[in-house]
Amino acid sequence: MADLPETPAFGAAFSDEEEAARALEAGRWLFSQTCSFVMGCVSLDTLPDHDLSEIAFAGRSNVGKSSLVNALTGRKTLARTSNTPGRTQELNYFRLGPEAQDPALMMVDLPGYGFAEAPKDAVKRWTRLIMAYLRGRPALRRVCLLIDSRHGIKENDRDVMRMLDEAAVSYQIVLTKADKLKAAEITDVLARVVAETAKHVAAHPDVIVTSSQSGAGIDLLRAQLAALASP
Ligand SMILES: Nc1nc2c(ncn2[C@@H]2O[C@H](COP(=O)(O)OP(=O)(O)OP(=O)(O)O)[C@@H](O)[C@H]2O)c(=O)[nH]1
Ligand SMILES: [Mg+2]
Repeated sequence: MADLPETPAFGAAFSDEEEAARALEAGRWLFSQTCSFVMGCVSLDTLPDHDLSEIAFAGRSNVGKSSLVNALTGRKTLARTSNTPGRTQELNYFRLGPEAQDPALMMVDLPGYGFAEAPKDAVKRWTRLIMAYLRGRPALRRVCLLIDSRHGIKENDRDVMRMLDEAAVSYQIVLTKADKLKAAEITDVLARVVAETAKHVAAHPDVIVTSSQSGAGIDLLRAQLAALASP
């Protein structure tokens, strides 16, 4: 992945090289701290009470949400991953940061939307839950909306983007599985996704290209998310 194109985030997110270096260091530091599973939630009334910022990882089933949580935290089995779409079936909370000390973040690994190899009723139930959570969670500071770089933005992703625009919930597009594409294909999908994202009011202008497998883009995403940590 050495020839991954530089994502626009690098230029736009930081005003100069010094600021970029500081942000990257802060991201590496925070994501090297303790990260522990807090709880899995199957309904809105069981979401945890806390005073940290929440970052949610949303996207179609199998796009690589749980793998991204593992890559960010440098842990292989923190969040359970699988080849079978529909692996994650609860809102899984992970607390990142030093114990009883700031800065810290709550990361929420969501079930996927779209096709899943699970009973229809279960898929319907968790899809309703994800949408209600995304629309109405005050602690939610940023949604990382994951898009498989081989497929680009699909119609059900657009539905979620429109819903987040209407609810004024800040979200950032993260392209996943970049290791599966050639550099020219990544440049192409990135251009299309950036152009479409620019039309959405609640979308962060920077689109980050990642691979949980090769580690591409992971440090950059760490830097951006660490900036949202509480306090
Ligand atoms: N090549 C490659 N495979 C990946 C990458 N990220 C995830 N995968 C694979 O994609 C599959 C799905 O990954 P998960 O992380 O379980 O995806 P998910 O979005 O959490 O899936 P659900 O919980 O079922 O919605 C697994 O087989 C992963 O190994 C990546 O960056 N590169
Ligand atoms: Mg998952």
